[in-house]
Amino acid sequence: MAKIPAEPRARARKPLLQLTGVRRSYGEREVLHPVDLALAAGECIALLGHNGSGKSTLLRIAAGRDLPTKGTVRFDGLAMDENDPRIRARVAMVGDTVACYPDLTVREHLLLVAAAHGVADAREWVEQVLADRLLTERADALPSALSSGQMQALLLACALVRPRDLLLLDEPEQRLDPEARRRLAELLRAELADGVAVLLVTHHTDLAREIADRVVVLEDGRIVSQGPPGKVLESLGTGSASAR
Ligand SMILES: Nc1ncnc2c1ncn2[C@@H]1O[C@H](COP(=O)(O)OP(=O)(O)OP(=O)(O)O)[C@@H](O)[C@H]1O
Repeated sequence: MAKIPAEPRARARKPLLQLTGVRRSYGEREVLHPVDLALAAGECIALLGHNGSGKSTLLRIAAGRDLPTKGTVRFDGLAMDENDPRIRARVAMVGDTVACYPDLTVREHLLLVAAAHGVADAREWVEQVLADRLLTERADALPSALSSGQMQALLLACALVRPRDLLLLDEPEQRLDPEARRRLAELLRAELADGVAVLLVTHHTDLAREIADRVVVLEDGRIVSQGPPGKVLESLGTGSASAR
């Protein structure tokens, strides 16, 4: 499906997202040690690591939802701030928490997001995204009636029904069956081909291998390995499937 274009589009190969010396502490405990990361338009980085290694923290900081204790995050040259409308219009995130309105249907959620982002032809787009995510038959369902896979599809659909130049995803493969995972990989390839930058937290090494340009491995809040997926995953000894 063609993506809704954001204005202005980031076309250059210079980093769209740049994290420099990012640290994060909770009290005395440092959960991210200085981390540097640069992501260009049309590029995908897969962030891997054991539970608690700091992946979600890094993703939230990359999205401007959390602030680093030290270091900087820049998006297309701007200081990252999720309240900045210039940034909010171009950054879409599917986080690790389920947040929706209990009294709005699947379709109403998507119409609301599309309207909030000023999408022209919102109704058409919503129907298209519903069809692409196999949600058409559940369009009139309330969140409480959705299966966990359908809920995951709705959260992803909310990110796809609006403009975006940067897509941040926290374990989007969770709760998806193999066919839905295959469709997710297909979707992400299309996003990348459209020039969207993708930062993907995943435990699924096959997904990382399939779509990432680079894999970055975190361990106790430090980058311990990074590079092309084949090389990094081989060095981890993860032939396929998920790594936890
Ligand atoms: N709000 C918080 N207060 C205190 N500690 C926190 C907070 N959020 C995260 N942490 C700690 O920071 C560390 C990194 O957590 P994070 O959720 O980023 O890891 P993760 O790699 O995403 O793990 P998982 O794969 O289980 O989602 C963990 O030890 C976690 O307990």
